[in-house]
Amino acid sequence: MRLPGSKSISNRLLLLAGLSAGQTTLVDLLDSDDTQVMLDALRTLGCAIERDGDTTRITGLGGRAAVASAELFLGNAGTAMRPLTAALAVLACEHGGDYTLRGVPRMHERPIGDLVDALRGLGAEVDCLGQEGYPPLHLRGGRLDLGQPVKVRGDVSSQFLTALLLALPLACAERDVTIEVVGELISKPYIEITLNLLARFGIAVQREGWQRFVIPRGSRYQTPGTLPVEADASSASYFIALGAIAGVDAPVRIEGVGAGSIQGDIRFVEAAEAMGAVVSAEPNALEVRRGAWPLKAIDLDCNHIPDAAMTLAVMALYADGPCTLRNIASWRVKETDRIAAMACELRKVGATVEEGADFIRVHPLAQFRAASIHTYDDHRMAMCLSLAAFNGLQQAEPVPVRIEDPKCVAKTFPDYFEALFSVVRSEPRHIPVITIDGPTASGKGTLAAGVAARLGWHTLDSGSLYRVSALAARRAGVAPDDEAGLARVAAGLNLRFEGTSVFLDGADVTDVLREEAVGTMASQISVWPALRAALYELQCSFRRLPGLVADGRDMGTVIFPAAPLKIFLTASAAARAERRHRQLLERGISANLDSLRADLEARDERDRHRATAPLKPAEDALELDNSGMTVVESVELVLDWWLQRRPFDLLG
Ligand SMILES: Nc1ncnc2c1ncn2[C@@H]1O[C@H](COP(=O)(O)OP(=O)(O)O)[C@@H](O)[C@H]1O
Ligand SMILES: Nc1ccn([C@@H]2O[C@H](COP(=O)(O)OP(=O)(O)O)[C@@H](O)[C@H]2O)c(=O)n1
Repeated sequence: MRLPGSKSISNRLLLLAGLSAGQTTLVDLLDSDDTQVMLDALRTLGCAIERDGDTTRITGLGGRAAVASAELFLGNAGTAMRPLTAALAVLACEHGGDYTLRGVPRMHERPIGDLVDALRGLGAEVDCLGQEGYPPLHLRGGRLDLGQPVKVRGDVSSQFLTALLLALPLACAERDVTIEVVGELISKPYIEITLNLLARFGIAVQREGWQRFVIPRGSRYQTPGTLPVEADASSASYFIALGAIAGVDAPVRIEGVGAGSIQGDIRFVEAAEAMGAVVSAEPNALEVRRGAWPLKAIDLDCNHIPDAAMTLAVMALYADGPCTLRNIASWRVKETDRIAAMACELRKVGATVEEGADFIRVHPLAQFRAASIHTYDDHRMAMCLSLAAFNGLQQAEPVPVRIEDPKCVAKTFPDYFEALFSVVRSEPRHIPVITIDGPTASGKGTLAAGVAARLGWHTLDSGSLYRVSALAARRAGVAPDDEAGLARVAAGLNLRFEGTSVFLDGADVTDVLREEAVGTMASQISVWPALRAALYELQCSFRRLPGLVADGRDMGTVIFPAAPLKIFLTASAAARAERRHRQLLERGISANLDSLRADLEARDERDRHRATAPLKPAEDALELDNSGMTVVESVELVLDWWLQRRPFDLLG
């Protein structure tokens, strides 16, 4: 696996680059919702930003904002809200300015009062526009008094200290600036990341224990030029967990993060090892395999790995005793109340969970229940709970786990599920298939594409395989009645699929395949059993995780006879002829409605009455006549049917 760049590092580097003079080039920056929010904010403040593949170039502000007033929308990105609040408060004091910072409703419930207090203590004028102590915030300048140490609480979020450490180098031209932490500092590894990255931008902070930090007088942000962004160690935790639970010989290899990481969450490796994982670490890569099964129960203080520790809570389902994760009060003020959310969702799969103000205890599970997992708009809930789907390692008949809003992973790891499915296998019978069979132009392809898009599944347009066989046979001079010759052509097809495009021998034949002549020849050659047999394996190979929507004539009767949902799609001949007519005209192909209808009826007749795999509804198919329905209505209806077939308690 190659993992996306670290969110914590990406957003800190963006702000540092934005505050420095000159151009900084960041390589492998994370591309996600939270970094997008930071990039948008920097642009609004006057930074020039260019993106080119893996490379992002930022021309910084050189220590002062180019605009004196701005409204910034920061989504649900704590790594943007906190440091920008501090940096803009300081800039507004130093050079004048007026800035408003807002986020999504959940952001307005995430506390920022300790930072606001620290900034007010410095002399900055900060108004909370909603509830006191929470965003949205209005920064109105003020006069900085840096004669005294700046005091900030460290026991709710370390991001407040990070914010001050990133902001105050903007105000230390004349004197040393000292920051004092009040209370026990949590999440120290994130402060180490901050100090490490500050050093690369020329700011050598002097640290006295974890209580006092001194930014030396005369410090100034200087761009280091080009910097690579480490892969995200928290994102790695899901694949480290996979390596630990996978019952296979080969290790999971994770590239982009390793023993040389500056991220605190790399210490998740130790926790995974304590549960039995066998990890070999290179400076910039990890290899993980299963060492103990069931996993070994742990009782761990997780203060040093708050985000990655969520992964342990799900690994605990596969342990040999209850696992207790302690000192995790910060979970309660993250994207959601993660202790409550984790407890609730783990209970849905059947686990016994105890929770307290700052701990969670998860008991191992012998018999999982199928469950539909709510994600709370929290990327880590979606990624963590996906690990509950490996219950087939635990029980003879695995049960499915449904993630309700998988796209929420976009916050830090937009391709998480694609990455997951690229390394996991499932028995074909456990991979769901929806089949859609029916006569020509009934809307099978359109319905299949719509349903697949909503479910995030693959599609199989089986008709295109008969069409491409017809085309290849025509090009090779093989006659439509030469059964053996046709079967040879079909078995030797050199095909590639890219999205909705089909390539034959390297050339894009998508448009040629849709010609009516090719469709008619497809219908003629598809009567031959040897040809149909030659295409069988190829069709089965489309059954890949997370699921398949297959359309054709015999998907439910012959190719996927055990599919859990089968649709037989029809529409009147008049409606179908009209649709095909419109479809061809839209593609710029002229056509005659009457001859289209005659052609379509002849084709239906042949498809219905051939001896092998004739067009007919499977016994257990649901019939859908969409003559009077829109595409959207048909898609919704099929999704509805699909949910009803699933074993999930959707209200639970
Ligand atoms: N429910 C529907 N209502 C109206 N038009 C539809 C509907 N479903 C499909 N169509 C249109 O009919 C045409 C043929 O659909 P297509 O999916 O290519 O059919 P098939 O795959 O069954 O041959 C397309 O232009 C499509 O947009
Ligand atoms: N599973 C399938 C799919 C298509 N076919 C044949 O291939 C021809 C073209 O299929 P298609 O799905 O592309 O045709 P349209 O419905 O798009 O016109 C059909 O007329 C069938 O004869 C088949 O026999 N079995």
